[in-house]
Amino acid sequence: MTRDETRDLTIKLHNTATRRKEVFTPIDPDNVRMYVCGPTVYDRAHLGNARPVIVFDVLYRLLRHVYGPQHVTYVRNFTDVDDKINARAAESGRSIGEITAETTQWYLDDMAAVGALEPDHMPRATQYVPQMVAMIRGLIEDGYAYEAEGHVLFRVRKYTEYGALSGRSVDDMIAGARVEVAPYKEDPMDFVLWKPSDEGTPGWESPWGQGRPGWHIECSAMAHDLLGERFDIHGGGIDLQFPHHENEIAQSKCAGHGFANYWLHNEMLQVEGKKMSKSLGNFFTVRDLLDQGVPGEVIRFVMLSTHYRKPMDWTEKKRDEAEKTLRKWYLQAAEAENATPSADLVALLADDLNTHGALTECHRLSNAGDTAGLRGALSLLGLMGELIPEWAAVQALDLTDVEAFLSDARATAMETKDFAEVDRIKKALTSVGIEVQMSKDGVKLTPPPGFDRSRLDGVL
Ligand SMILES: Nc1ncnc2c1ncn2[C@@H]1O[C@H](COP(=O)(O)OP(=O)(O)OP(=O)(O)O)[C@@H](O)[C@H]1O
Ligand SMILES: [Zn+2]
Repeated sequence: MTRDETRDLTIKLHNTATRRKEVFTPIDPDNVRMYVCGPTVYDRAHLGNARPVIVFDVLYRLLRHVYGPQHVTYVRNFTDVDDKINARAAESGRSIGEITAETTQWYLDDMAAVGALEPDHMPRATQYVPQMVAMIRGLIEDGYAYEAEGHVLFRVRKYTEYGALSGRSVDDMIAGARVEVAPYKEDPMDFVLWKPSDEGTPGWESPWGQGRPGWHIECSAMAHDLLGERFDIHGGGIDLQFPHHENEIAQSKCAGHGFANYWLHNEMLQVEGKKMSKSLGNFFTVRDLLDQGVPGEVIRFVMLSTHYRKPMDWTEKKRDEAEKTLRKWYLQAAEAENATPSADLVALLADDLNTHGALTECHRLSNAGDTAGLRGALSLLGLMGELIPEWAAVQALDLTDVEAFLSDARATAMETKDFAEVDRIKKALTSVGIEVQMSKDGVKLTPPPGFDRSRLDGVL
């Protein structure tokens, strides 16, 4: 397909603001613009934090494929001023600058490992304080914000559309939210645009004294500076829909900006039915998995296997299957002379990012022996960074015979009540570094990375 034919492809996206799947029409096909809320940098990214990165990376790749790489602008920020960062600095005795610089680099490394392209712009909030101050000043002048005791607050009741993104009324939202009641607020719902800083906290000169911005105004100011008054797509996790995105919309619209046309939200990565989050403490980091030898592409594959608007969890089973499938596909796709993503695959992604369907299409291409199609598909999905990564080249070690051997010994022992042989085998296996798990479902052996099977010779 030529570029112009590709541009005619219809992309449909589910717009949170209208609660419908809509045809995506960019404001300017020569410059398609997307903003995604980035991390607050004070800690390693957990697996949940990787989900929006991967989801919006797929969208970014699709937009680049359709409109041309030089016709898409993707902005994802770093929030490098925040009370959580201040707290981390205070408890660790390290400087704020050191913590944010280190965490930012960790984030970039970990997200590169899961195959995410770097956005075109990655603004840091602290570099945009003058733009935030200018925006806040305008809001005060027009009566949308007011100063009180060194704080500047946004008058939520003044923006009649507040709550439209979530489809809820202001009163319903107040009832369900943890709104901070403060004596200087005209209304408990009003949120902070600017707050005072003391000696120990980072601060900037402003018409309201030495202070720092609130979180919400950061995104409004950075999006405006880098993408203009109106842009195409705004993304983030569904946990940000309220209050963060409602507040971004209120500020930007009242500043006279058109702001985003399409709002996309990814659902949560869960652990036992609850959102994986730093505050709940139920998390593991992307780095933990990489250090355990889980390839970044396997993490990416598992994420893509569930549609972005559905909650999902991470399981060992999904991980094993992803690894096996990818290994097979890589070896097959490496045979291809060239890479041509099939029109079917592009159409699946264009249908509100049907990544699950795209992986099914990869299975079909693999079964049909269409290596060029498979290679094209994998590369469009961001899954074939290298031709054959080292982990995929190493054949998986097959220990099923040893598992059966131990399983039989256990069955015998259950009858004779003599577990000596079972214990002997277990001991022999653990002595060469193999992890042995025995449950009612069977026996599972996990060898250490790079295990050489000949080490089992003579020990069993
Ligand atoms: N479990 C999750 N699944 C999917 N996306 C998530 C998850 N947790 C956070 N995100 C997304 O990651 C990005 C960064 O979020 P943030 O830094 O607030 O992390 P967090 O773990 O939610 O922190 P906290 O628990 O302290 O609120 C946001 O886009 C957010 O929507
Ligand atoms: Zn934001």
